[in-house]
Amino acid sequence: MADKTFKLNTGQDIPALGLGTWQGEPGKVKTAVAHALKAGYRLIDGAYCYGNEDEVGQGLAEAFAAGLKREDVFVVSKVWATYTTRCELGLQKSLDKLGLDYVDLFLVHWPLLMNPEGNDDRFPKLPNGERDIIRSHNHVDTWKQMEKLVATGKTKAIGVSNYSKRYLEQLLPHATIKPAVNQIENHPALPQQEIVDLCKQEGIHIMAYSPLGSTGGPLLTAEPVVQIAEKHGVPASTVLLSYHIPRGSTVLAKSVTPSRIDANLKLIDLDADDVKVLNDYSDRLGKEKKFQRFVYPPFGVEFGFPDKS
Ligand SMILES: NC(=O)C1=CN([C@@H]2O[C@H](COP(=O)(O)OP(=O)(O)OC[C@H]3O[C@@H](n4cnc5c(N)ncnc54)[C@H](OP(=O)(O)O)[C@@H]3O)[C@@H](O)[C@H]2O)C=CC1
Ligand SMILES: O=C[C@H](O)[C@@H](O)[C@@H](O)[C@H](O)C(=O)O
Repeated sequence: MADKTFKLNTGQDIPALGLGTWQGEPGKVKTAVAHALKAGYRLIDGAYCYGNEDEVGQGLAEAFAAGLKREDVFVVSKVWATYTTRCELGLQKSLDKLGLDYVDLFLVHWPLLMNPEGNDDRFPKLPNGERDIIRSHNHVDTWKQMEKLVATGKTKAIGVSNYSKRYLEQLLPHATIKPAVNQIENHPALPQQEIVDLCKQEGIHIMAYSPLGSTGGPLLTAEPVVQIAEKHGVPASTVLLSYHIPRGSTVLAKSVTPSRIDANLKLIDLDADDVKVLNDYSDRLGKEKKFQRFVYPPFGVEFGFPDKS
């Protein structure tokens, strides 16, 4: 299933599976990206905030030197929160680090602004240690800047990330260009059906992040996941990644371990029983109010996600 793609509302094809690079340790990301591209991955998900886009660029350069064409890879970057009033600068900084002329998709990483003149380029803090957030900023203004980027040719498409239903409903009436993508945390312990359904209705493609539960893959031991994995004789990771394909979403799996990068490429067709087991698991967690976000940056902002609203 390595070459399966979905269609974006821009007409672009987006691969169903991508390599994540968040928390890819220095020195490991270049090798991971180069290995993934050699193994057959065609989507690399990065961000300025990850602090490793230079290594992502080096991995891409190695693959290009080996014959891969730029147009055969779908590269994603995101405008970080200290650049949401300076989106073109944010994009250019990412392009410079990646060593590319354009990305295929540029996302608003989180719908907020952190102080562009604060005490750090990426994580400015107030004297009390809290994040230095400009709360008067309207995320719709960021989107109006993002719309202008398409004409520059520096990104083929624009989209959002970490947009709940509430935020998307604030944005859409003002959007001249509809977001091509909403990248959100998504897995059986956080199905986010409300926002997934709204995006489907609006023609906005979902990219699912932290499919294994993020660092250390805590969902790999969830009982229903293990049960399905045993039935098919595949690793639990395969079940968690494959869950997104019938949902029509792209899934991002991060690994810097070559054997895992290879294993994660092998998605399977889950049958109707498997899908039911996973959906029942989600329903159970929902009823018990146990939906779980594993990615919880300390912004101190209520984003309207279903685990805490
Ligand atoms: N837009 C946003 O705000 C966000 C976007 N993302 C994107 O989504 C990507 C994926 O999400 P992420 O949070 O990184 O977490 P994942 O759910 O992809 O889990 C990554 C963890 O699982 C481990 N792992 C990977 N494959 C396997 C396997 N087959 N068996 C066992 N363990 C495995 C990795 O270890 P190791 O690397 O050591 O092999 C790592 O510890 C990110 O890297 C990023 O690109 C993620 C979070 C937020
Ligand atoms: O993309 C991954 C996550 O959103 C990540 O960018 C944030 O969690 C960031 O590390 C933060 O602390 O705010």
